[in-house]
Amino acid sequence: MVKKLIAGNWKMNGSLAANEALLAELLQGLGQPGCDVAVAVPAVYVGQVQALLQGSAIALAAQDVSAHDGGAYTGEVSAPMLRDFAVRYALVGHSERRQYHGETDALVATKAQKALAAGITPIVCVGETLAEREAGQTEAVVKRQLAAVIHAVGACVTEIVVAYEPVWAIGTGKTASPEQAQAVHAVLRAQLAAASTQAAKVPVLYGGSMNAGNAEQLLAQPDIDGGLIGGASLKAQDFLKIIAAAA
Ligand SMILES: O=C(CO)COP(=O)(O)O
Repeated sequence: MVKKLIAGNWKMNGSLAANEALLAELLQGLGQPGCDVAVAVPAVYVGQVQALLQGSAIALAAQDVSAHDGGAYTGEVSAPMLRDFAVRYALVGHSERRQYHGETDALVATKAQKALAAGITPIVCVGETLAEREAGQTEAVVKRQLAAVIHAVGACVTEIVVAYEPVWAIGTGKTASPEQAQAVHAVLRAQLAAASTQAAKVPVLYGGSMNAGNAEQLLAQPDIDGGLIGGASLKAQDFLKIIAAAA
């Protein structure tokens, strides 16, 4: 069985003061978690949060990573730069990046490669829009998104994390039902298994309005190995309850 991973995605939220208060409350309530825990913070706060998490059970994650190693790419942050701050995971291909920044499957695959090359675990986000779901394209969309990454990383597929985040469930309060989520997770698991005999150890997380009230049921599904949590990760007590549900 895969050790569960609960990752918070703060998105573009926080401040020096708010981050410090949130992490203090989290660390106070955390104890020895029965699962892996991470927080994905805005790039500008990576240094601050690294210092605050030193020696703790919470790993540091970035929300994105450049597809380039360095050079004339204004505004970008490279994987080696993130690694300098002990960043352990990086989200790649979050739907908000695909949607608002035009990120393609090919770009996301390159980002996953760059993360891996720097010793950072990419959390590869896939998910269909409402229109795609209603058109019966869910399976085709998530498989296409994951296939690009599998093809690019080759044998390193065992080193990635996958997050299924139906776009219609993100920030909407509309969670996929445990059965809906499990059905897609099973598809992703089969795709990973076809790529590697070791694929059973690749955690497949669910994200999209996961909260303290619905986490336990979602996490009880056989192919849901954790969560990627937006809104509820900004409230320490809610995030702690989700972590407890995964343990
Ligand atoms: O996008 C998400 C995590 O990456 C999910 O966000 P919410 O939990 O706010 O729906």
